[in-house]
Amino acid sequence: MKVKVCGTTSVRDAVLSAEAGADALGFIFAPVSRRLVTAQVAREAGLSVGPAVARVGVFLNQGLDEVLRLSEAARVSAVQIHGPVSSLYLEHLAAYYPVLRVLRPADLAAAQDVWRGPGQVTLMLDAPEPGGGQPLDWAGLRPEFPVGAWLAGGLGPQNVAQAVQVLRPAGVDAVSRLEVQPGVKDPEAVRAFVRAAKQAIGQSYPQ
Ligand SMILES: O=C(O)c1ccccc1N[C@@H]1O[C@H](COP(=O)(O)O)[C@@H](O)[C@H]1O
Repeated sequence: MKVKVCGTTSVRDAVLSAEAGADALGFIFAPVSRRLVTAQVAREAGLSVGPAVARVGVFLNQGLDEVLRLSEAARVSAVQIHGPVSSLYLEHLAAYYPVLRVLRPADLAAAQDVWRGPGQVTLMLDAPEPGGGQPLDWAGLRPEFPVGAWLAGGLGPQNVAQAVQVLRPAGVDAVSRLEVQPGVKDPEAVRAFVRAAKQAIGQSYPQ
């Protein structure tokens, strides 16, 4: 299971998350976000942690040209796509980058746009308001939670272990419960989140 710390807006926070043991850092390029980061800062922050840590560009309701342009400029290693997009959009993007495709649970059954062709598209389930800190109903989601999917939505140091035990996601992602203010990490919360998530792996997955 992978652990992603999202909403990185500085070199300081990138290094902090990497040293805490995060497998991936998220850089939010959605203009509506309070954690918006420039491609230049994201690139510097990504370079500061080295190639073992994935750098994920996060996008919401943005066109393909913009996603590719910002991803190239920031030198991310994967992209995370929120909002309605077509299967053609995903197909195109997956030719360039591994894609985390984010859906709300309500959209899961009807999701026709989760790409199943060549290229890597991984599902992530998140609450309706991205970055809103609201946990999903993990027990209710359990029967339909897809194998290999990631989980986001209101995860933090206090609850990530329980979420992992209930759903056994392939990855977890968090932002708002790891901050002192939007875009600024709380070092203790980041360390505790990564530690709790990694400890939960040992208790929740068959060896
Ligand atoms: O956090 C944001 O501002 C944001 C904006 C646009 C798209 C995604 C965003 N964040 C994503 O939200 C989830 C979980 O957030 P939280 O832990 O519930 O606060 C995560 O996938 C972030 O990448």
